[in-house]
Amino acid sequence: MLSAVVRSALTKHTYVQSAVRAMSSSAGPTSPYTTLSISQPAENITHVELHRPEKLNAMNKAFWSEMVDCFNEITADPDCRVVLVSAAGKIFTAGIDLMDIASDILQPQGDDVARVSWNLRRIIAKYQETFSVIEKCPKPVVVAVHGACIGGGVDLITACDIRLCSQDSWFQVKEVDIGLAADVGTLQRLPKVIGSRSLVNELALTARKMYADEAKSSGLVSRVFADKAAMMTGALELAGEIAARSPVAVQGTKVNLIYSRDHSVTDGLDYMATWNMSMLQTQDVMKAAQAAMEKKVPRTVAFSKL
Ligand SMILES: CCC/C=C/C=C/C(=O)SCCNC(=O)CCNC(=O)[C@H](O)C(C)(C)COP(=O)(O)OP(=O)(O)OC[C@H]1O[C@@H](n2cnc3c(N)ncnc32)[C@H](O)[C@@H]1OP(=O)(O)O
Repeated sequence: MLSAVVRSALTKHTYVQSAVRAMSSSAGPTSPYTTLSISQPAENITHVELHRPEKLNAMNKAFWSEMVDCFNEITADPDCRVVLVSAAGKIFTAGIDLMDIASDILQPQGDDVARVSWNLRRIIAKYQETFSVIEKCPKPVVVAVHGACIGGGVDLITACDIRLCSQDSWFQVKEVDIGLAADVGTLQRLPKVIGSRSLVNELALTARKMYADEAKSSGLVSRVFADKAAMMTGALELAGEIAARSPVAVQGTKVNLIYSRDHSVTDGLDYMATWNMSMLQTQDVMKAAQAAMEKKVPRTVAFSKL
C-alpha cells in the first residue's frame, strides 16, 4: 500500500517537473498572437503567458483584442479543462500601454458630443470584454503573479478564479494616478474578492502598493510562493488536480459559483437545480463515484471530452 502511495507521488512529481520544463521553453508569442504565448504543458492544461517582456507586458492594442480571441478559442476547445495564466520577464504586467492609449481613449472620434461619447462607450465596453471573457470561459482560470501587477493587471487577475503569487509580488490599483476611475473590472470585482470594503476603497482611492503578504491576508491571493519557479510548479500541480476531475463537474462548479456571487441564495439554488437537471445525467457521476468506492485517485478515471 505504502509503495503504491510513493509510486503515485513520484509519478506526479515527474509529471509536474516535465510540465514546468515545457512551460519555461516558451520562445515568444505564438502565432497568430503578438503578445501571448500559448502552450500545453500537460494534458488538458492550457498555459497562456503574457509575452511582451521588453515592455513589461504593458497592455497594447493588440493585447486587448488577442485576449478575447484566445479565451474564445479556449472556451471552444474540448481538450482544455483548465487554464493557467502567467507572464514572461521581470514582472507580471505594467498595466495599460501608456504609449498606445492616446489614439483610442484620449482622442475618440465623432462629429459631436453624443457621437464622441457613444464611440467612447463602445471602446470602453470592448476593453471590458478583454477580462470579462476570462470569467465567461467555463474552464477554471488559475493566475500566477510575479513582481508587479499594476492597473489593468488587477482588472485581469480579479476576473480569474484562483490567484497565486510569489513573495516578490505587489499589486497596485493605479488608475487614479493616471486620472481615471478604473473601468474594466477592478471596481466591480475586487470588492467581491476582498472581504474588507474599507481596504478596497483605500487601495482604489490612493493607488498604494499592496505586497504579497497583505495580498494573502486580505484574500486577494490564496497562496504565496517563495519565488516564481516554486509558484509555477505549485500552479501546475493545482491545475493538474483540476484537470484530473470530471469536466462536467468542474465547469458546472465554476459557472454556478459565479452565478451565485451575483444573485441571491434562492436564485442561485434555482439556477443550480436547472443546471443539474441535465448535468446530473452525465456518465461522469457513475465513473467518479465508482473510482471513489475503489479508492482510486481522480487522475485514473477517463472522462470524455466536453
Ligand atoms: C479603457 C481603458 C481601461 C484600462 C485602464 C488601465 C489602466 C492602467 O493600467 S493604469 C497603470 C498604467 N501603468 C503605469 O502607470 C506603470 C508605468 N510603468 C512604471 O511605472 C515602471 O515602468 C515600472 C515601475 C512598472 C517598472 O520600472 P522599471 O524601471 O523597472 O522599468 P522601466 O525602465 O520603467 O520600463 C521598461 C520598459 O517598459 C516600458 N513600459 C513600462 N511600463 C509601461 C507602460 N505602462 N506602457 C508602455 N510602456 C511601458 C518602458 O517605457 C521601458 O521601455 P523602453 O524605454 O523602451 O526600454
